[in-house]
This record gives sequence, structure tokens and C-alpha cells, in this order.
Amino acid sequence: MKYGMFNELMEQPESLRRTLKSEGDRMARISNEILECRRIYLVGCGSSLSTCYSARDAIAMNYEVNMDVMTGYEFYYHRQIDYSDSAVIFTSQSGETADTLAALRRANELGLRTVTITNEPGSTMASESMETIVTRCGREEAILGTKTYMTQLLALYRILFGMYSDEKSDEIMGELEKLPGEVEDLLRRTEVECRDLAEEYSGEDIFYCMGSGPNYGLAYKLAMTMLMEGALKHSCPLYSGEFRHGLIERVEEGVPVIFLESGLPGDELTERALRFCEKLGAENLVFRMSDYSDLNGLMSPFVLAVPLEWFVYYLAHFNGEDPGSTRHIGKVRY
Ligand SMILES: N[C@@H]1[C@@H](O)[C@H](O)[C@@H](COP(=O)(O)O)O[C@@H]1O
Repeated sequence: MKYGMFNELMEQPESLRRTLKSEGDRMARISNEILECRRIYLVGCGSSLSTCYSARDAIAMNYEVNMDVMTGYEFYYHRQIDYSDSAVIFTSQSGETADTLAALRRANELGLRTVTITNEPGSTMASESMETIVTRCGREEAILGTKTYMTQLLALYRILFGMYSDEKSDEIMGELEKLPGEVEDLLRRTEVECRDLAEEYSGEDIFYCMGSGPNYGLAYKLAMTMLMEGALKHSCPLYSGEFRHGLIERVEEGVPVIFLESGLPGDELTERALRFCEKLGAENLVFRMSDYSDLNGLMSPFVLAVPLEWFVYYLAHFNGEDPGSTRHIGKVRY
């Protein structure tokens, strides 16, 4: 059984290729423009907030930078926005989310430099933002964003790592170019094993999702939009270091916990939590960057997203749900 989301999932490599080609120069120009800014805000909601977390954490682990991540309404209601020489990058697949649009309007009123990354060139946010990067995916119908997630994260990494010129940024910029091929390969390699895993866990009601560094953002997306929206499972994301401040009291034999590991230094906390959960006999599902790719650990949200997409796609399927459907909220406003 193939759902509409299947084709969107398979279109990820091509969407990445098209976005790199058509938006490359514009992204490079924006990197140079925001380089001089004293502060950069990243603002989005849901899946589009998760990309902000991942990009911020990837950058903050390597560079000294004033960068804040906020949801749309956090930004809107925040009294102390630093608007002298600051830039805001808004992420919205639809370009219509009311929260993010309200934040964009406030930023424009305050005179901040505004950039929107969206998949909808005709959207309200695209027309009201000073600069727009259009992810070249074509329309995405599934509520569980795949190609729009991948390309949005690509755009954020390109713009933010593009502000620097050193060995690390050169490496990441080079690896971003390799992503379409890498994702193509992952889509092929990981479907069957993740379908089997989904079948095994299809009866579970709740999944805790843990990651550190750039994988916290992915844990957030996995819990909030993939498992809750896509597979209709209860879920909760957390920073690996937060394990011992709550979840440690709740984990017990048979409770499923998903660990996302990048191999970066912050993952010593993920490993520590994993060892503890092993001792308790929890159902540990570990997605390790080193099992899937040789790319830098900073690229793990792109890489691990693919097996997770298959896992969630089939988890929904084995529960008789369409992974791309939604019960209460629409994807794109027409
Ligand atoms: N249910 C959707 C989420 O799936 C989406 O991630 C979020 C942001 O949407 P957008 O990226 O279009 O702003 O909006 C809603 O909450």
C-alpha cells in the first residue's frame, strides 16, 4: 500500500538538487549580508522550528555567535527584541502559519532585516519578507513534511555555515553538495529494515525521543510532527542531558526510547542515558550516524531523518493510518 506521502519522500534528492541549483547564489549573498549582524534570530513552528534548533546547535558548537531560536508567538510577544543590527530568518513550509507570520510582521515593523525560507513562492510570508529563499520541492501535501524539511534545513545550514570561511565550514558546505546522492542512497538502503522495525513496534503507544547537539532538533521533529502528527503516537522530545531530570524516573522495562546519535561530543550524555536505559530493560531504538553515513556528525539531522521517515511511515501504515493525513489542521492555505 502506497500513500501520497511516498512520492514526496522519494522526491527529496531531486528537491535538494533543485534548491541548491536555483537558490545557491541567493543563499551566499544572504550569508554575507547577515555576517555583520550583531544578533540572528531563527523563528519557526513545528517542523520548521526543529530545523532552527538543529542549525543553531550545529553552529553554536563551532562558532561564537549571538543566535536565538524562538517560536512565532514567542518572538511576537517578546518585549526585548534586539533590533539594532539584527536579522531574523523565518522558516515556514507553507509561508502562511499565523504564528510565524505575526512574528514576521513585528520584525518588519521594528526594522529588522527579514529573510523567509519557504516552499511557497506565492505565500504571504514570501511577499512580506525582505528576502525569500524558495525551497524547490513543488507542492507538498503530507502534513508530515519530508522534502520541505530536508530542503529547509539545507537552506539554513547553507546560509549559516556560509557566513564563515574556515576548514569546518568548507567541509560542511562541501557535504551539503553531496546530500542529494547521500539521501538517494539512504532512501534505498533503509526502507526494509525500518519497515520491519515499525512492524515490531506498531503496538506501542508512546515513544520518548532523545538527541543532543543538532539531533535535539531532529528529536523534536520526530516527536512533535512525525510520531504525533504522522503516526498518531504519544511522544516526547528531550535533550539527552535532560534525561536525568524527569524521564529517568519514568523509564522502565519495555518503555520505548529512541536515541539519536551523531558521534559529536555532546553524545556522551546520550550514551550515558542509553546505558542507564539498557540496565532498566527499556526498549532502546538507537539511530547512529556512523551506521548510516561517513559525513560529519553535524550532518546527522539530514541523514537520520531518512530512516526515521520510513519508520514513521510504516508505523502509521501498520496502525491503519495514512502517514500524511491530518485530523485537525491543514498544510497549506489556498
Ligand atoms: N501541523 C503543522 C506542522 O506540521 C508544521 O510543522 C507547522 C509549521 O508549518 P509551516 O512550516 O508551514 O509554517 O504547522 C503546523 O503545526
